[in-house]
Amino acid sequence: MLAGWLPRQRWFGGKDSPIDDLAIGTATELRTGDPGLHHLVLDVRQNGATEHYQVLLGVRRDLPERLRPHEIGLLAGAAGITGHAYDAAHDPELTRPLLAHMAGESVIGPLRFHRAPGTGIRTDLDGTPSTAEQSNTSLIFGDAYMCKLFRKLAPGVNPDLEVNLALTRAGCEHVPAVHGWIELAPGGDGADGEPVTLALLSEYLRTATDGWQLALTSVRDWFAQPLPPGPPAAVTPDDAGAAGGDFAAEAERLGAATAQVHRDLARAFGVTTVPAERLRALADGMNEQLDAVAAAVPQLRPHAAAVRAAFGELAAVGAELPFQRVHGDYHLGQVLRTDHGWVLLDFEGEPARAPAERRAPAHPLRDVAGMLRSFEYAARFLIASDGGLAPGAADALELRAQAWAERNRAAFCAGYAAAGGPDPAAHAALVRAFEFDKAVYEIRYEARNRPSWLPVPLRSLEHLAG
Ligand SMILES: Nc1ncnc2c1ncn2[C@@H]1O[C@H](COP(=O)(O)OP(=O)(O)O)[C@@H](O)[C@H]1O
Ligand SMILES: O=P(O)(O)O[C@H]1O[C@H](CO)[C@@H](O[C@H]2O[C@H](CO)[C@@H](O)[C@H](O)[C@H]2O)[C@H](O)[C@H]1O
Repeated sequence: MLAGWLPRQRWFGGKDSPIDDLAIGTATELRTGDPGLHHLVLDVRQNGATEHYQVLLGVRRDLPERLRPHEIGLLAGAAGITGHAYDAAHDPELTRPLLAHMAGESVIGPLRFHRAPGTGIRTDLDGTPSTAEQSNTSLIFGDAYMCKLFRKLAPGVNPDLEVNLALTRAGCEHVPAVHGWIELAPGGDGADGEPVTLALLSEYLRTATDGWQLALTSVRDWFAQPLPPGPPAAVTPDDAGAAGGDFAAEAERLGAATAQVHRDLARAFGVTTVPAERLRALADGMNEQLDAVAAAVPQLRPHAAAVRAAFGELAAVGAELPFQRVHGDYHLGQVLRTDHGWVLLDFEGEPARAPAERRAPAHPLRDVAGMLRSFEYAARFLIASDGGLAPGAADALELRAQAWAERNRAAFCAGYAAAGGPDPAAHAALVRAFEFDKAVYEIRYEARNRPSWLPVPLRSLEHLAG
């Protein structure tokens, strides 16, 4: 039952391989009666490896219409449970106990609920799932909280919790305040020694708009300028700025906020100077990912030589560099514009990477490169997603996309350097290699998760690889 349902979930990370085995690792009853609530950790075996996923299982004798789309199946007495099983993240009535348990710092079986020091948690709110495009499931509780349920579990403290707590303590104004969290006691998932973070409760920034939506609005305005008749005419980044809805001032402020968060991360977690040889090892790792992705996604192969050349330049940099804790999966969907400025979210790193790799110190320009990629994505998303373009329009719009991306990339880098970050212009080989590495990652990510988006990173790679 669960094995059929799991691959259809947006957050399931193993869609490209069959499930060989699925077992319930832990089952904890959080609410008795009808509806009942059970917390499950699923052990999912694929390609010889086991991953753990978290599910909140609701059970009702009669399933109301509104919950039908979230039905998992019918339980006839399995593990003593009878009724319709469904994803309880979509049932507001079953989300309220999560707040009550965090407020009361409950311990239930292997589950431990925590309240952040010095905060209170309201218990009178129901949660509804956010509709954001995301790898986990976030519940929004009124105007007050957002509770992110980590779906694929990794051993140890989740980096998002670890970093947000450290930055909240450091007084950083560019992250949402942490209110609470839920964890699985050591050994609860079979791993020794460390608790596993299951959920993070943060301040809900209700007036915020995410950077991706703001950037797309700007691109839309720019694309709405009438196209001159005849062959596509050259446009400049300044032309993109003259259209309504220019994003460059925001991009610059975002660059500055990024540099400030990097500074706070360096203070909270320290800085390591890495020798030049480490860059060769880094380039080797990038080449390995390139080989693996090119083997799986043929459309990447024509660009492989240019990408490999960029990695070669990284290996040849020949200088020691300061590495530190970074965001790790930085893009426009991870930043919110509030009334007070930019806030950064989701310090979990790239979902496909191993936990140790996600927390490993890196050069801060890796995040800068991530955001530069995102400007490339925003610039081309409308072209790739709009099947109704007039013949020839895509070519003209590609020129506009380039101008928009160039303008906002430059503004972001200027803001970053002016606020004290390492100047991207002075580290071009580093930025280019990080950018290509991210593009390769994205090509795999899109091929696995959103095949219709694959043209977005491919088109931009084509442009960047020249
Ligand atoms: N504290 C918050 N307040 C308001 N919106 C938020 C908050 N945290 C996240 N979001 C929204 O939810 C989306 C997904 O959050 P994110 O942490 O990136 O989840 P995931 O790791 O599952 O991708 C963000 O793009 C943002 O729009
Ligand atoms: O936000 P997540 O941690 O889930 O990150 C994953 O999903 C992202 C998409 O939701 C993906 O980002 C890519 O698409 C974005 C547009 O949707 C774009 O702005 C980013 O630049 C691009 O990388 C991210 O790579 C992936 O790890």
